[in-house]
Amino acid sequence: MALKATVDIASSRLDAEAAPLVDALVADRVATRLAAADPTLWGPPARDEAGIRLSWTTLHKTSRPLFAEIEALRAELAADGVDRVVLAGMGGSALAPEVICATAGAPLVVLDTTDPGQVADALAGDLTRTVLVVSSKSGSTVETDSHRRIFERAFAAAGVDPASRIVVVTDPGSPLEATAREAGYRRVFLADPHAGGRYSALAAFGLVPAGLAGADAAALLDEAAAVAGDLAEDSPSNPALRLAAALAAAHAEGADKVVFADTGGCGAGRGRPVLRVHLTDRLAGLAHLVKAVQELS
Ligand SMILES: O=P(O)(O)OC[C@H]1O[C@H](O)[C@H](O)[C@@H](O)[C@@H]1O
Repeated sequence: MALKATVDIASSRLDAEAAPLVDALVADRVATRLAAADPTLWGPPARDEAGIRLSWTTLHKTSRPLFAEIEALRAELAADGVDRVVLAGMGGSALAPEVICATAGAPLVVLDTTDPGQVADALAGDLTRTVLVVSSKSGSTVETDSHRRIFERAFAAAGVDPASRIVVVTDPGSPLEATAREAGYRRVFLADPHAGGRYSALAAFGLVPAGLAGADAAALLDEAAAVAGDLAEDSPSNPALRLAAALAAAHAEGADKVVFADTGGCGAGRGRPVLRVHLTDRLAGLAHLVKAVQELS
């Protein structure tokens, strides 16, 4: 699949303000250094932390072996009549699979909540057909642990062995891993601890729940791999650098919100727009429009 990502900055003023920032990013070789997980990119004070945070830049390669495991588990669960997936995860441990599944039209019940009504709704589904994915990088998030415990009880009350219906995604050595091993939960997926939680979309945190729910996680990695080369180039046309510069320029002007809008339609011949980013500031409302267009050819 040939896939090309481009970023057009619709506001000529913002485009002009972003241009020198793009040039600086190119001169500093930010793209190649980031792709190479260079921990010195943000200077000495950030070096140690950056050294344990940048695995996300290669997840499109390193996550590949997960597919066979996810598919095998999905088939196993299907053979047991289990086809309803509930995800217990807060924030960064739920947002990516939620978006992936919504985009793919794969059914996933997400518990990223403290609302008892939402928990009750999730519990009201057919538990005999349900698997609960408990997803927590730290393995110590109290909301997620509460969801796990309430589902354990509900499974048992429904005559279902809880251990056979709970799958865990967490970092190695977390308290959740210990709990899962002790309880004999069906499967424990250990994520790469060097990918930050908010950068874990293409790690086990994103791919396991999405894949179990039936989203084509392999296609997602294929798409990421297809654009990885372009994103790693120290070039003024690198869409990641252009988007970063546009965001930074708008921020310097006072923009404090980014709104992603799927506007549909077609802006560039064969292509289809996948993303429009509205940069807004508190006073002026919509200030700038950045249009990212993905062209399939
Ligand atoms: O994955 P966990 O360790 O359970 O953390 C889940 C989430 O907890 C909080 O909401 C943090 O603000 C998020 O950044 C984090 O993604």
